[in-house]
Amino acid sequence: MKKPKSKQLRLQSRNTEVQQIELLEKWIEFGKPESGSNPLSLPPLPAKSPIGRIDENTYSQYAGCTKFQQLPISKNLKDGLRQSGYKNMTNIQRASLPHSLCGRDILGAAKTGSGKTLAFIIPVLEKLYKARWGLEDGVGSIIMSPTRELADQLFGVLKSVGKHHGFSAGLLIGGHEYDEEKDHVNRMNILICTPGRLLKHMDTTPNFDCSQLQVLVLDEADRILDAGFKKEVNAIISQLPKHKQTLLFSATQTKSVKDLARLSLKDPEYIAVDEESIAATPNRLQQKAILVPLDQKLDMLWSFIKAHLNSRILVFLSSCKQVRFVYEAFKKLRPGIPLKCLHGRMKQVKRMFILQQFVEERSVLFSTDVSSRGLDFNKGVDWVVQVDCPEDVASYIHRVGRTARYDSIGQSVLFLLPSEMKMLERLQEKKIPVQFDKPNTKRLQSVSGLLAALLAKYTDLQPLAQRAFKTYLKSIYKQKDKEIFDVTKLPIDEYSASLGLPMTPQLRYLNRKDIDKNTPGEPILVPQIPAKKDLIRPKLDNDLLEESEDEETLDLLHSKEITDEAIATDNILPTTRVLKKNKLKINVHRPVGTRVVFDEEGNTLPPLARLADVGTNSALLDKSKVMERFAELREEMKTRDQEDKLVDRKRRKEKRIKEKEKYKRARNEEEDEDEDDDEFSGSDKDLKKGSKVYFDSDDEMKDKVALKTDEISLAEQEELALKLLSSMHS
Ligand SMILES: Nc1ncnc2c1ncn2[C@@H]1O[C@H](COP(=O)(O)OP(=O)(O)OP(=O)(O)O)[C@@H](O)[C@H]1O
Repeated sequence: MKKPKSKQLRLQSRNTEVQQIELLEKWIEFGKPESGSNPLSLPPLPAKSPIGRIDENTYSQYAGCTKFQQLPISKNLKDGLRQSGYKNMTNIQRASLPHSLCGRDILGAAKTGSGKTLAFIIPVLEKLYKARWGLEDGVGSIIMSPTRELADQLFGVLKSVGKHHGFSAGLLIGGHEYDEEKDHVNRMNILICTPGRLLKHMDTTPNFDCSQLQVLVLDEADRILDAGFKKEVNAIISQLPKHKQTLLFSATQTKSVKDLARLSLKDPEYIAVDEESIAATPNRLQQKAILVPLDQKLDMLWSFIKAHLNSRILVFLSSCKQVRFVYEAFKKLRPGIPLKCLHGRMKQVKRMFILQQFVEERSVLFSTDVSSRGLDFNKGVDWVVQVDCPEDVASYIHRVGRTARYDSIGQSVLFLLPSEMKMLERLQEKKIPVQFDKPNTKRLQSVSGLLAALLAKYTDLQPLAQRAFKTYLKSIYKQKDKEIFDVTKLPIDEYSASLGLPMTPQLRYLNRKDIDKNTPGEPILVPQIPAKKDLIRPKLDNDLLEESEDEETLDLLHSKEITDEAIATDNILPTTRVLKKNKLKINVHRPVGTRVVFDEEGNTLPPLARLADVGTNSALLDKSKVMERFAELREEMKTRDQEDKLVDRKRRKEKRIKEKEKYKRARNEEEDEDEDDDEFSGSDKDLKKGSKVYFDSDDEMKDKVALKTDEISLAEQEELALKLLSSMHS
């Protein structure tokens, strides 16, 4: 245990603290960089040059320094940084710290994983240290983050590098005990929070006061300032003092004058360390985009996972429901690598636990954009796979930025639908070095058939698949950029089938005619039947394997390689059952069945596959035949539906009649019982109605005597009445 300091020692350390602060202030004032200059452009300071005070009025340079030890910062912080393993500064730290340490507002933009966190935590700690901020001074700094996970991570960095400072710090995020926070929040010097939770405290916690705030930080500033947080952020800012230092950091920075006015920034320093370097993504990141038809997305994802079993893969999907479905379904198919999922609907503790686990072992994490910003997986993510296209370039940058962090390497792949190819142009316009590649379909493993089998076997999966289908299409429908996202161009029936769904769920907001009109009617790839020996089969649960011995199911879903020509003409369309162009012959003599055919695993065999011209080994189908077949199926479904409805109505009617009879019978019995009760003289009812209760004089019911009128004879009753009368007269 630490020995308590003597009064002398305490005084001495306070004096040294005061002296240290004085020295720091003079040093900062002496060497502060020109406003608007970029310290990165200065020649680096020699490693062995003196640090701090050189003589009475001269101090060492710090603009242009490369090591934390050369900065005018407290000894406590230098110790914290060294012990946390930080020695040399990254570019954004070198460029921004000389400005922020002398109190200037900062608007900093740097690539993902480039060390922005320390670029704002250091000035926060130093500002409060130099102001000799203490517990009783309350909130001195607020650091806002758009997500809880990121806030939690920032909190970790703050605790690590700030451990020698005596500040109290609190993490205010949803999912934590609000009442507990309420009790402590007034005593916190540094708050790391999400906007919603901070506002809740501002609105409801008694005596919560931020009027003395010294530094405000917005991490992922562009996200915090966008429309999603507008209401909260405006309300928060209106409760903060105007005079404060403001630091804004992001990988994709806004310079919107309106935003800056909202925050009342004073002549901010624009620090964009990567502006002269071409791309906003790290150079160590290898980025690819591939064309994947919508109905092959899951096949492609599955095959990708199977080919990278020793990696840490972060997979982005567009909605919680998709994340849940893909996670649950793939888990049952057992790819041979641990799978995890993360989305905003999960409890906070679970989210943190999953992130922790993902960082520690090779695994696949299926996630929504909740983990796309700021999260530092500590050099651990090997691959970022964007199965669903990001909504814009900024979102792309943040997603891929989860890999290739600091000095590590990483790879990313973006799946693009034929209708989303414009996204590639958008990325190239922003000079993001994405290489467009042909997918390696030779090793493509099909899972659609297996998903259909899973959905039949595990009934709880079917609603998940339906919701995944609906939310994906809805997300496309709601996207603003209609040049990239056009739901009417998507082959929705094929997509539905690829999720293993037996029927395409209805979408109220979509007109089928629009879809049919817009889905291009070009020749499209049709499953080719590979030789049995070429088949690569996903492993299944043991019990599932036993049931799926027949490889024909997979044969039908195996696809042909996408050709260069097809890519060039943008003709790649999904492997599909709906074919548009009336180009090649079909074998008209081949009987067209009307029944749904199942294979031995219980999978429905694609009905249109049976329409193909096997004789000529042709891949194309007759559009009119297809439409005819669909019309037949629709009719069939309608008739069956009507039959089902009739049966159901009849069943319900019978049930109602039965219930009525039962009710009647029960009532009759009850009435009989009531009559019996009335005849029963010793019942409680009698006791209540026809009895008197006597208490002793103490008002306590020591002894209660029930006088039951029908238990005594008429003569006795008359005698009793007479007695009572005479006692009344006497
Ligand atoms: N000076 C440094 N020396 C060594 N490692 C560093 C340094 N600065 C940051 N790092 C490490 O680099 C990684 C990325 O840092 P950080 O999370 O701050 O990046 P970022 O720029 O905020 O990323 P994003 O834009 O994704 O939020 C972290 O693991 C961090 O520990």
